[in-house]
Amino acid sequence: MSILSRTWTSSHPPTAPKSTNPPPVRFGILGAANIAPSALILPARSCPEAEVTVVGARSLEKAQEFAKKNGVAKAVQGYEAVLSDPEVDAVYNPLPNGLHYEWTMKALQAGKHVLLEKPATNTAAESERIFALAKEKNLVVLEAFHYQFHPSAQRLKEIINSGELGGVQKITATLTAPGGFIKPDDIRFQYALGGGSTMDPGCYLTSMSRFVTGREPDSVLSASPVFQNKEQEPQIDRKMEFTLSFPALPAEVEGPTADCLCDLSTPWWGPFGLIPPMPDMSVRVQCERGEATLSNFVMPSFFHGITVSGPAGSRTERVYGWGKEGVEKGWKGESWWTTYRYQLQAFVDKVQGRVPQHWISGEDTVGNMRCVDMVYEKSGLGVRPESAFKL
Ligand SMILES: NC(=O)C1=CN([C@@H]2O[C@H](COP(=O)(O)OP(=O)(O)OC[C@H]3O[C@@H](n4cnc5c(N)ncnc54)[C@H](OP(=O)(O)O)[C@@H]3O)[C@@H](O)[C@H]2O)C=CC1
Ligand SMILES: O=C1OC[C@@H](O)[C@H](O)[C@H]1O
Repeated sequence: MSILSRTWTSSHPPTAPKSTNPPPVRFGILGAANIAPSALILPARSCPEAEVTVVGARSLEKAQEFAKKNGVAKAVQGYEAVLSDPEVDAVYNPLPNGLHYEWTMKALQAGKHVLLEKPATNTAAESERIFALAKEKNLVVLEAFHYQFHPSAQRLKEIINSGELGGVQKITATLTAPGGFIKPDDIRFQYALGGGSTMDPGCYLTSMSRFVTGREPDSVLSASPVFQNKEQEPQIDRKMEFTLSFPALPAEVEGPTADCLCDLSTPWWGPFGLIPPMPDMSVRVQCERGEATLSNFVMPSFFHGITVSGPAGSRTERVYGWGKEGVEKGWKGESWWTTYRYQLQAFVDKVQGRVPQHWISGEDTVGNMRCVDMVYEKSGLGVRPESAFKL
C-alpha cells in the first residue's frame, strides 16, 4: 500500500459491523480531549469488538459538540456521569496527567476497565495503587504506550533480541516537536496538572529505552532541563536531556546507557528564525557488532524505516503488518492500522479474555513511572505533585 492510501485509510477507516457474541466493549470517554479521536474514536470504527457509547466533559455544550463532530451517540455533563453509565464497560482516560490517578481510581471503583493515557500517573506510587486496585477488582488497566503495539517497534526489539548485532551498548532516543504547536497555556506546561517535557515526550523515551533493553535503569547519570517559563512555572521543563544507566548482564563488563532528548518546542532556526526544525522521533540502538535505528517510532503507520548495519551488511526494513508467522498465530492487523488501532485490539482482546498480541503490565508501567521520577529527581525539578485524591 502506498503512503498516500495508507494515510488516507488510517484517517478514514472502514466501518466494521459490531460483534454480537460477545458484544463489543462499550467505551466512555472522560473529557473532550484533542487526542481522543485519533487514539480511540477512529480505531473503534474499524474494530468489531469496540464501540464508543458516551463522552463526558466539564461542560455539557462541549461534550455535545464533541459528540456531534465525532459521531458519539451520547454526551453527558461531567465525568461521574460517564462512570455511572450502565452502558459503559471501559473508560478511556485522556485527562491531564495530574488527573489520571483520581479518575482511574474512581473508574475502577465504579467497576470499569481503563485505557489510561500516558504517562499513567504523576508518580510511581500512584501507579502502584492503581494496579493494586485493578487486581483486587479483577479489572483491566492499560497505559496507552501505543507505539509498542505496532509491528515496527516489535521488529526492532526482535532484531536486538536475535543477537545478530551483539549486546546493546548505547541507546539514543529522541522525541521533539517544532515550537509554536503547543500553546503556552497547554496542560503540558502546567505543574499542577502534571506537565513537563519529561512527563510528555520524555516518558516515551524512558519507555522505549526500557522496552529495548528489557531492563530497569539503576541510575540517572545526568538530567539537564531547559525551562519553558522559569518565573511562572519553576518546575516545568520545556526540554530535558538525560542519560539512563542500565545494569550489566552477567556476561557483560558494562551495562548499556540511554541518551534521551525530549523537547516540546524546538526553536526555529536560520535567518530571523524562519526555518522550522524537523520533528525527531527516532531511536538508535548501538550494539557490539552494529546498530539499528527506527525512525518515527511514534507514528510508524504513516512512514518509518528500520535501518540495520551489522556483520551481514546494511538493510532497511519497513514493517506495516505481521509477517507470515504472525498471521499464522492469528494476530490481527492491516498495513493501514495505526499504533492506536493495534493498541485497541490488544485492549479489547484482554477485556474479553483472549490473549492479546502484546501487553504492558502493571509492573512495566510502575517501572516507567519510577524512571520518570528518577529523571525529575536528578534534574532538581522534583517529581510531579501527588494527587490529593484519597479513595
Ligand atoms: N497517546 C498519544 O499519542 C497521546 C497522548 N496524550 C495524552 O493524553 C492526555 C490529554 O492530552 P491532550 O488530548 O493533548 O489534552 P487536551 O488538553 O486536549 O485534553 C485534556 C482534557 O482534559 C480535560 N480537563 C479536565 N480538567 C482540566 C483542567 N483543569 N485543565 C485542562 N483540561 C482539563 C478537558 O476536558 P473537558 O473536555 O472536560 O473540558 C480536556 O478535554 C495527556 O495525558 C497526554 O499525555 C496526548 C497526545 C497524544
Ligand atoms: O503522546 C504524545 O505524543 C507525541 C508528543 O509530541 C505529544 O506531545 C504527546 O502528548
